[in-house]
Amino acid sequence: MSFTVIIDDLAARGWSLQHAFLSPDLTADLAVECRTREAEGALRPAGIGRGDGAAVREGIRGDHIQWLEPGQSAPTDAYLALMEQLRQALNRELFLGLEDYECHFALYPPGAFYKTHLDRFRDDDRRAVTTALYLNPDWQPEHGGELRMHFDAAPALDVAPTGGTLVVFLSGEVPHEVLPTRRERLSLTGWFRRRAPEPL
Ligand SMILES: O=C(O)CCC(=O)C(=O)O
Ligand SMILES: [Fe+2]
Repeated sequence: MSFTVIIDDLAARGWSLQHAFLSPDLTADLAVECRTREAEGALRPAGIGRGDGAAVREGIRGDHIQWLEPGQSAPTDAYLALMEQLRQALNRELFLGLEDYECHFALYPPGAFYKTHLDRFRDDDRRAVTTALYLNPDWQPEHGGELRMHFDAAPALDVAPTGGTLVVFLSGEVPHEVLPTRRERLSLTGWFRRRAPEPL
């Protein structure tokens, strides 16, 4: 796996879009894993903000999530291993000082969306680079659910959440939203994080 294009895109313009980043087999295995967790009731309405105090506000985002931990399944471990390689490549080539990666499954039921936001919290700006990997194999334009990225000096870009597609962008610099989906939309969203600042 070569990360050269992703790294060059990030350096030049702050975002990258890779169609067919992941093999159809691993994408399908991850989709099965996501649906299994949903069937087991493991996916929970996502909060806004961090920790236990995170408020669930359906007017802002309507997805259900579950965080990945190492050792949960072969496909999730394979994906985490790939992202670890990407983390090391980003540090080597762009000196980003990324310390770790946090990642969750997300399932948007029909009608769900996520309003325009930046992937940074007021009380925690460790998130530096966002990744979104999509898991639905046969997404059609009429299904909606596009990721819309907003730019200062260019028209917004809509990305269809087609299985295997990976989007990477600078978490604090690209406002983005998920347009209302008309069918169940599956993804793995993650963040490479910088070191926490030393307390004074
Ligand atoms: O699934 C996507 O396309 C983006 C999700 C997102 O913006 C987020 O979870 O912060
Ligand atoms: Fe986001």
